[in-house]
Amino acid sequence: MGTRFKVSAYFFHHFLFRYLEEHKEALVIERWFHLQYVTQTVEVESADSQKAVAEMQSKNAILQEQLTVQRQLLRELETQLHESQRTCAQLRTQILVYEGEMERAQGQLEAEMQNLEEEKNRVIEEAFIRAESEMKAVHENLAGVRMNLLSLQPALRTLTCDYNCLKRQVQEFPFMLDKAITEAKQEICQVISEVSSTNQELLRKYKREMNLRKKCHNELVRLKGNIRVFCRVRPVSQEEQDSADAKTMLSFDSDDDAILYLSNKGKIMTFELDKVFPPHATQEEVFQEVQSLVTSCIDGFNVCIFAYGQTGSGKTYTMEGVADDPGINQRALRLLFSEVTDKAPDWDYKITVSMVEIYNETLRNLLGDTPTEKLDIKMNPDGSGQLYVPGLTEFTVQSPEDINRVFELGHMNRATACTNLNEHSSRSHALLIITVCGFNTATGNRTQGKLNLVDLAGSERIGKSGAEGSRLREAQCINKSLSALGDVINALRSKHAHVPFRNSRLTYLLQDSLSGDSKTLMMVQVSPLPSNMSESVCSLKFAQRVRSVELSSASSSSRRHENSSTSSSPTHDSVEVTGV
Ligand SMILES: Nc1ncnc2c1ncn2[C@@H]1O[C@H](COP(=O)(O)OP(=O)(O)OP(=O)(O)O)[C@@H](O)[C@H]1O
Repeated sequence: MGTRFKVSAYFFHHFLFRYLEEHKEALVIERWFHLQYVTQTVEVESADSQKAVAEMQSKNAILQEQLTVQRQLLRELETQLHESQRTCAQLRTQILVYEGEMERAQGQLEAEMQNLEEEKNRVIEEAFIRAESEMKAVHENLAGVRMNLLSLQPALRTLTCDYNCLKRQVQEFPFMLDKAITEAKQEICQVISEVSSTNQELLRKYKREMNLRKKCHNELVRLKGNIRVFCRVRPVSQEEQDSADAKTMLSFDSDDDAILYLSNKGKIMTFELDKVFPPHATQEEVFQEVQSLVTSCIDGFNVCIFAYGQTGSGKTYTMEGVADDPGINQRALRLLFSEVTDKAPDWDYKITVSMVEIYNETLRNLLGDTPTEKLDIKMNPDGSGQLYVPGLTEFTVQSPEDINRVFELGHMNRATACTNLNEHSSRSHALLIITVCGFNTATGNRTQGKLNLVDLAGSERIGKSGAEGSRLREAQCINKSLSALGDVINALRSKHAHVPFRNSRLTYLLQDSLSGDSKTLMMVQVSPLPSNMSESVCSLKFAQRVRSVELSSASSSSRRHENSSTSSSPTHDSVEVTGV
């Protein structure tokens, strides 16, 4: 814009200068001739002429003035002209510079355009190649799709065919269904009649198998012996560990879990039992070994499990256990529940529980309303020849919650009957009597088994330590009942005609669980401490004596099933009972 203005100004000055150049000579000459003429005229004329001359002169002066002004103007115009010419030259130079720049810019532009052209060609080429390969892929896909289409066509034809076929079948279905139902009904009737005859056959086989199982079991028991003796060594307690007496004198055979070694006065004594539980044996491990005995009472056997040993050797722990790790009593009841549940609905079972305590040869009913009341063992007046305990409370239990309630009541009653429960429980026998009565709904067979779980009083020889008064009487009663137990077992082992069951309340009450095909387990508890070593030796000797006993093999099991009784009392068995 500025350049264009400058160029216009340049052209204006240029043309003005040329005009003045061309016309200034004429103007000056004309003025000069005009003045010459006026001067000559003034010399000829008079007053008027003089006046005219004066006017002329003033006009001449004015013209002179104008001429001066014109000259001044001319000079200015010349100055401007020079200025314009200089400006013009500058502008020309500038134009040349601009032209140079324009040429350079044009060169750059052309190079840029060249680059762009090349880039464009390259991009077009690449796009073309890509498009070609994509096109190729699309063609290939298309070929694949065509192929698929070709292969699908027969499948489609088959499907259409199937569909039509199914459609026909659906139409025919109601008729076919009717026909099938009729046929199925006929088949079911036939199968039912076959099943019913098979059932008859199975029932016959089942009865035969049951008898065979009983026979096998009896034979097994005969071979193994009816009395089994286990030994459990309790662990050294925390307090004992800190004392000097902590060193244990007992050791175990790593190859034979029925052997216990006892180091006494420099001598190693070896005891062989049916099973020895080391101190680390758990309640569960102990129970696993006794559970087959427990379940056999479901089959109508009488079972007796004793915990025997000196005070503090772990009898109560093994039988009752602790709240979060129960012992045999609770585990046995729970197992019986699950077993009888498994046998339903063929078998209908009723499990009843009694708890008694024998203290100083007195029988107490631990589940009764008056626990201090003494119970007696009598001959049943019904003439069946069975013993019974008049007034003994029996609770029917149906769930683990019932068991807990029964145990709580038993504990409470035991505690109310004495001043020091711990001491009292050491000096009395606690019996949990579980009776399992079964009725087979298919065969009409009945069974009755009894499980007696006995936590015996402490077996230590208090009499020798010079006890007096009530302590002496307690010790005498305990000794009497424990030696009566030994005598009974001895008489049974020796197959004596007379077995002295009635020499103590304990043996009298457990008569039916100690004789005939009944099963007995003696769990001999042993303390690991050297200070208890002589008591441990006594207990283990007693255990070995008991182990060698064989009960009479009178085959009364079948008789027990047939002559089952619902009485809670002990029953006479094949072994003859004579008076005390
Ligand atoms: N196997 C064991 N594991 C852990 N602790 C045990 C075990 N056996 C016994 N104990 C503990 O040893 C102590 C004595 O056990 P327990 O009361 O069962 O002996 P006891 O023979 O029943 O005594 P008492 O004749 O006085 O009733 C208890 O504190 C008991 O918890």
